[in-house]
Amino acid sequence: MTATIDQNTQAAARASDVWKVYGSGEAQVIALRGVTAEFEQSRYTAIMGPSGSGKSTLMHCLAGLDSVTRGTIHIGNTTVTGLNDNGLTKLRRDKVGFIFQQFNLLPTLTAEENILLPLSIAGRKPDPDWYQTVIKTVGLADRLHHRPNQLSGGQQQRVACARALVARPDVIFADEPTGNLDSRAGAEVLTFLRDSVRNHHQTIVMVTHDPVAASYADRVIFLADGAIVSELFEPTPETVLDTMKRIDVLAEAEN
Ligand SMILES: Nc1ncnc2c1ncn2[C@@H]1O[C@H](COP(=O)(O)OP(=O)(O)OP(=O)(O)O)[C@@H](O)[C@H]1O
Repeated sequence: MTATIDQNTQAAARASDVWKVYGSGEAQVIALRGVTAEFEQSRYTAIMGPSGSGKSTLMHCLAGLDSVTRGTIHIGNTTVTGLNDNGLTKLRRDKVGFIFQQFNLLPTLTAEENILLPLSIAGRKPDPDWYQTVIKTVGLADRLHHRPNQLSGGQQQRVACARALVARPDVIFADEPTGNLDSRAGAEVLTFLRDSVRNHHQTIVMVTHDPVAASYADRVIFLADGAIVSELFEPTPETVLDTMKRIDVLAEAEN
């Protein structure tokens, strides 16, 4: 199936008939089999599916971190497929933000320096009002001069969220952002991400294994064996879990 959006709404990111094949011959793995999916602006979309179903591959292809074998990727009006290295670097710098499971903060920099690093690399200064809003919302005002090893996991992930948000990218891609956090710290990060969508029109695409994390999203897309097999709007942990339990049946129905 395809997971497209209303024709009158603007897609922040779009995969059109995307195939991704790793290796060749007997070692060949088809990670994505003709995925067509659109991600609406100012919406929070989660991607779920069993291990090995292609979630990270889809996200990496959308974000220009990996190339597609066939098909097209768009971020806003930019056609990502076909960009050269220079174009991809600019896309990642100016249009997308990333949040990873492992936080990926630089240990020698303070929280504030980490937050501002992508902007300083791009030679840009943050909008002062927006910077204050981000710092306040993530609750880091009294931790800005701490280094990552002086912060809890939840605080480190909030620094990573602030780093992604401060540049106001077209899309933030989050790969298991709560995978290394306890449920309380995870809930804080998820609430913060959801608020950034609701209150500040950020667009977020998040890969997760966790039905509770997925329930913070506006919409969930389910992958099985490299294909989209289901989609939920306004998910709850129960409806997400129920769909995950039926995923093999849904995948068979697709074939
Ligand atoms: N670099 C690679 N080389 C070869 N095969 C790969 C590579 N990356 C991923 N794959 C394969 O592609 C398929 C999809 O992998 P992917 O990591 O996208 O799945 P996933 O749904 O994100 O899994 P998980 O939930 O375990 O992280 C898997 O069969 C995986 O083994």
